[in-house]
Amino acid sequence: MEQQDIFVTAIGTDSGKTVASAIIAQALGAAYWKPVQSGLPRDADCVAALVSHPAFEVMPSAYELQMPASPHASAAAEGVEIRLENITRPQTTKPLVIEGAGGVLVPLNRQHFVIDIALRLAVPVVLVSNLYLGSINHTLLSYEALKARRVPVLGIIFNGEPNPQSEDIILHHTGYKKLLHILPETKIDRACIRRYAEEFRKNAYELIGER
Ligand SMILES: Nc1ncnc2c1ncn2[C@@H]1O[C@H](COP(=O)(O)OP(=O)(O)OP(=O)(O)O)[C@@H](O)[C@H]1O
Ligand SMILES: C[C@H](N)[C@H](N)CCCCCC(=O)O
Ligand SMILES: [Mg+2]
Repeated sequence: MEQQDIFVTAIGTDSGKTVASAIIAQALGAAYWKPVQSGLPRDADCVAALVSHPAFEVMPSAYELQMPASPHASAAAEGVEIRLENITRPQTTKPLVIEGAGGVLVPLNRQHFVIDIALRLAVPVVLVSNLYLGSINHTLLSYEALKARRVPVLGIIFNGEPNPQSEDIILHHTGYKKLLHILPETKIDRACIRRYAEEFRKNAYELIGER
């Protein structure tokens, strides 16, 4: 079967993965799944409030932790051990947008990292890179970690105030396709998500085909 799911990861936490996931889910008519949630409010509730395509649905998290911390630490605090083998794709015929937690190498436990979920499920990733001073280094380190693990990367989404010098050097070193640039928005609502989804569909047409 053709692979249609997309795993959204980032160069860190608060990078814009949830916003990007809503945009991609809207663009693809996809369902949303956050396998490991740590902290409230749940990203799934945020995405549900932003996506407006009629077939949208949220799949239940494999782990839902209250503490807003690294999943390995939230799990320990709540007497839970996150086991990679318990993270299995929910049954749905729709493509899934799967959101990680924090960045690529955020630990789930003492062995596994967030990116191991994408590898286990054999789902290609989109990397969200928010532009701040220091983000070039964080983006290139994420690129190196993805490359070392042979994770297929569909492309990059920049988030924040445009910075042509940063974007240019990141694209030069990674060779990633730029799928979208999310600008700083005063209000992120359904209309805003629909607008970016249209742009994403155009930019990513050859990746997502006739979905
Ligand atoms: N381009 C933007 N304009 C305005 N607000 C934004 C933008 N991108 C992200 N935000 C806001 O910044 C905050 C962090 O973004 P978001 O929740 O998408 O990060 P995240 O990468 O999903 O974080 P986490 O690691 O907790 O899942 C949210 O309140 C979100 O609405
Ligand atoms: C609580 C936060 N919003 C995310 N759910 C988890 C972020 C983990 C980051 C861990 C780290 O890189 O130090
Ligand atoms: Mg999020």
